[in-house]
Amino acid sequence: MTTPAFPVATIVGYPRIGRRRELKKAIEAYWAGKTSLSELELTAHELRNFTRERLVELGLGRTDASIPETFSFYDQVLDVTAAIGAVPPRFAGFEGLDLYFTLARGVGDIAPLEMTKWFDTNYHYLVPEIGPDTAFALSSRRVIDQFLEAKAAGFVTRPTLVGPVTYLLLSKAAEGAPADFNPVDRLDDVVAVYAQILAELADAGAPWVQLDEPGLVTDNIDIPAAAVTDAVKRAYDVLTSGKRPAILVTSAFGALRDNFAALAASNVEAIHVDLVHGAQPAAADGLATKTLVGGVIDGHNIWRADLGAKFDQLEALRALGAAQVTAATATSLQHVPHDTADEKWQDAELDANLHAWLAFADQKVVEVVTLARGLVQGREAIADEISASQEALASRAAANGVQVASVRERTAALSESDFHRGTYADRAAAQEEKLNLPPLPTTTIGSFPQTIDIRRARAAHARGELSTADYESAMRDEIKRVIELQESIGLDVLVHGEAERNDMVQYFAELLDGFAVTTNGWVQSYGSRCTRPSILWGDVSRPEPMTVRWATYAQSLTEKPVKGMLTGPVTIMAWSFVRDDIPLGDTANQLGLALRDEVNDLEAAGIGIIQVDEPALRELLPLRREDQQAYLDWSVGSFRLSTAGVRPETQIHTHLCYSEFGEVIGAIDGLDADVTSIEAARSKMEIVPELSEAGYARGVGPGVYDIHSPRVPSVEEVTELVELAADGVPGNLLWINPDCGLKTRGYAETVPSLEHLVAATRAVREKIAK
Ligand SMILES: CN1c2c(nc(N)[nH]c2=O)NC[C@@H]1CNc1ccc(C(=O)N[C@@H](CCC(=O)N[C@@H](CCC(=O)N[C@@H](CCC(=O)O)C(=O)O)C(=O)O)C(=O)O)cc1
Ligand SMILES: N[C@@H](CCS)C(=O)O
Ligand SMILES: [Zn+2]
Repeated sequence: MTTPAFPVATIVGYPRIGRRRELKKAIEAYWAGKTSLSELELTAHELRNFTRERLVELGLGRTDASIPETFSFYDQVLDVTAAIGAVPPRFAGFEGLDLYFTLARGVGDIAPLEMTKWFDTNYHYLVPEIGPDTAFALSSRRVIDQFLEAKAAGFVTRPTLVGPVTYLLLSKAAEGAPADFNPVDRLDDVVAVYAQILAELADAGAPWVQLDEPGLVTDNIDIPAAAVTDAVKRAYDVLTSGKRPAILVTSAFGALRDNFAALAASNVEAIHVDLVHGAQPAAADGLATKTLVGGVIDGHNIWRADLGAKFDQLEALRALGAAQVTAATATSLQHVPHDTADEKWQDAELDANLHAWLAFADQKVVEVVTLARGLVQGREAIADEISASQEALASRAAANGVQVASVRERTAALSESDFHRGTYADRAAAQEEKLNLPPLPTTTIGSFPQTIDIRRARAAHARGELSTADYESAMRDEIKRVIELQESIGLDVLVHGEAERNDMVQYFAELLDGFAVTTNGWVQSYGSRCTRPSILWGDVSRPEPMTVRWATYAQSLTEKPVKGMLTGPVTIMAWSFVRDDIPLGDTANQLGLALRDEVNDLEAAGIGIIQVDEPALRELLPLRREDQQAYLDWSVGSFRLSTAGVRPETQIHTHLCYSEFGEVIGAIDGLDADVTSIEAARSKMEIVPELSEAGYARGVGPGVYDIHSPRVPSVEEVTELVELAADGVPGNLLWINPDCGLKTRGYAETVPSLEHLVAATRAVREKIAK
């Protein structure tokens, strides 16, 4: 076949939730039964066409396959599951988009697919369940239909799918599969369906297809690197042998290492390399006939690029001898907000600075288009743009607040003793005497349901329609209600419920110096849920206490202990856009100190238990083993810095969720918290033996209630989990709690679930006492 020209400028993917979260609103309205399927399809269709038009306006070509089709109703991995029909048997009877959403959300007793994070981002995908008997067949033609939809509107775009090797690397073995089974064993069967999709795309007239293979850059626990490379060779041998569009394989999140040579030797027509997170690849046989797509613009952070340095990288790529070098983003832009033009930052100086320093998705498309113009017309043609980008960087380095002497002096003066508390034995004795809790104390993780009323009140306050006094009074009423509810349910250690927090990271970013927050900077976290990652632009400090008045108000309402509730330094960083001008470890220590001040103030205000959440501890773990220890050192260190200033009798809790923590058990121990609550219900307490095998011997609260679905677990179910936990954890160390906070749940399921948790705990306590 004659290879069609590859566009000189492209992006790996683009945000799909909509500039004002139109898709989120449409999907949630459909789920709520407020709109029909055809209304949802219409909104999605309009959004896709709007996106295509916008990308053309920003400089991508209308008919040269430079626009990738990366729309998804929920998740790009789920899209492949639906396309190849890899549906676990428990979903039999569902069809079409309802099957798709049921896979994502479950219904009744049918558990959804598990959700886990996508590489080192804050995006979460749905984990396919693949067994030896999973039947694969082309089951959804959405990818083909969307290409035809674009064509009908006058575009020639580039259909995109998660590639087959990555899809299987990200899958888990279905329940009941033999212990030695790995989903990658099914590569040939899966590839056969991909081949069918490619043939249909060719029939539909698609010149190019994009297969995303970010899985090729990571170290996999179960599969040696050589076996992954072998899978790449097998898959792309088959996929390039039939009727098909030209194939672009993208990588993202790191270097392809040996997989680069394997792809170069294959018959794919274009290879994308991530030059932001990975080094320049070595020359490889086979490149002379291929396009090398240089992923030089960061799709995972929001800083404006130095276009001169990026252009140098593209020129260096030319030295590898590929037929063509083109410009692109390093990853999909789904991890950044749409457009800086949608923002107005509060103070004039910050507003001017951030508009000059930042590039959201639309600005990044323009950066790629500019670099591509340089590739075609020569560096001189983009000299003005290069100078402007370098001036912006220089202004950032010199701006007020970027380097704050008092913050630097404080971190420079840190010594080893700032990171240590006394021995756990002494602390435990002092805490037991002070807190006097029953065996198997019950607690929750922090948040209670964020009701529509709470969110409306906050939105009204933000619009200036509700005074600060009235807003705060509404939040205090909510706290009072939540304290009374917990007392009536019979929980032992209470929480204030976090009603006043829009988000567990953004809330703190709004109160700390060195951060900026956005109004419309939504980024999809999973499905219809979004966050607005804060922008960490300067040295961090805490101008005043952030949570003390809410915590002391809550504590004033009850005799029972109320936990102080903070988000830890690592999680604040993981869920914000971080600086690229100083090492992450330096920012972590700045945050550690700011939080230490808050922890100490909470203690001084009479709060005896303080929880510092680190759900993202695993998330920032580098994808390559060789980089992991250095990360663990600074991340664990910053947590310890935040918590080591308290007296022995003050009990420090931490909370972990959203990831599998098996790989970082040593780090959990290293946090040196007195009590660690950790997601465990869905995995049936898998983490409990892992912790004890690793020698963890402090308090632990493995989750006994899966808060990810509206299902109310029965007393018997919870009892079973409590007993399982009690088998693996000594009675004096075991805490009973849900998997995570309740902010995404409603009261209808929260109240009976917590009642069951308390009843189950009481039953097990009695058994143990006998
Ligand atoms: C625990 N997780 C979190 C991650 N990252 C964070 N930064 N925060 C997290 O909690 N990463 C890993 C996981 C991901 N999980 C989630 C879970 C839930 C959400 C979620 O519910 N997001 C909400 C938005 C939350 C928020 O910012 N709320 C604001 C604004 C609320 C809002 O939309 N207001 C409306 C007006 C209100 C109305 O009239 O109804 C508006 O502005 O239009 C607030 O409470 O003030 C979501 O809806 O997507 C995300 C990640
Ligand atoms: N304290 C937070 C932790 C979520 S990971 C909450 O309860 O929502
Ligand atoms: Zn959690």
